[in-house]
Amino acid sequence: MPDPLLEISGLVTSYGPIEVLHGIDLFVNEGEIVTLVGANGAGKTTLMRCISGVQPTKAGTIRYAGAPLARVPDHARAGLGIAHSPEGRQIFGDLSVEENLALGGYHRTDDLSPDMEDVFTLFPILKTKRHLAAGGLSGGQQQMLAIGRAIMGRPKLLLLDEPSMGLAPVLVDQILEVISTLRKRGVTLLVVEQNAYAALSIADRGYVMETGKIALSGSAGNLIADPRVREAYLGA
Ligand SMILES: Nc1ncnc2c1ncn2[C@@H]1O[C@H](COP(=O)(O)OP(=O)(O)OP(=O)(O)O)[C@@H](O)[C@H]1O
Repeated sequence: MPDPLLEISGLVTSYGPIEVLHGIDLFVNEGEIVTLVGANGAGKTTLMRCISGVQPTKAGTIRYAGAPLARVPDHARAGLGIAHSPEGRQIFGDLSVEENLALGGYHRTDDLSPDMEDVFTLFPILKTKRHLAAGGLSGGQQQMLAIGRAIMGRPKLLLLDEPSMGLAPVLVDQILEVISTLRKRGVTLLVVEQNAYAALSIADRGYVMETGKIALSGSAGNLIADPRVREAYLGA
């Protein structure tokens, strides 16, 4: 069995004096889609932020491609192939769609235009708005732009935080399809989703977080069938 692409053990982090992750163990194998579900405030976003390096950790280790990330600053993690599409989109409203996409490839020195065309193939609506200010896009289009920007870095590991938040069902389906397409291309994905059923349906495995800890983990099929998950997160 090869080493996981991402391996987290005993991870602890705090906001000021308040500890919010209390020893997280999690792994993601190369080529997998792994979904992280949990109630608001469980710590999912904080965990993603620790992996991308914007949130410092207090204890534990994060290993990526077999090496510890502790001494790798956040901007250098992109260069290693880790891309993060954060919760709340965080696009630059005054910049054009194209300029936002170009920022996703800032650490690359090669030609970005084939990747930009690729994003436009995945999300055709963005092509029609490529020269417009991103602040004028609808919520769903901004979400596509945030994912597109992350793809521009040619990630090996893509961290998607709430990619379907606030989207109409038809757009949710489109986002899920793009996630599956990316996996077929060899991208490994860790996805945080409130829409737990949809996210588990396309995932290989999942983790359930509760108040800063992993409460359950397993194959996506087993989690979907688990009465505790069904009751708490799948509305059953
Ligand atoms: N910048 C911050 N400063 C202080 N506390 C924070 C900060 N961000 C998050 N928290 C707290 O850390 C805990 C975990 O929050 P986090 O956003 O990681 O959870 P989450 O599972 O992603 O929830 P949500 O789906 O609501 O984003 C919560 O108690 C939250 O109030």
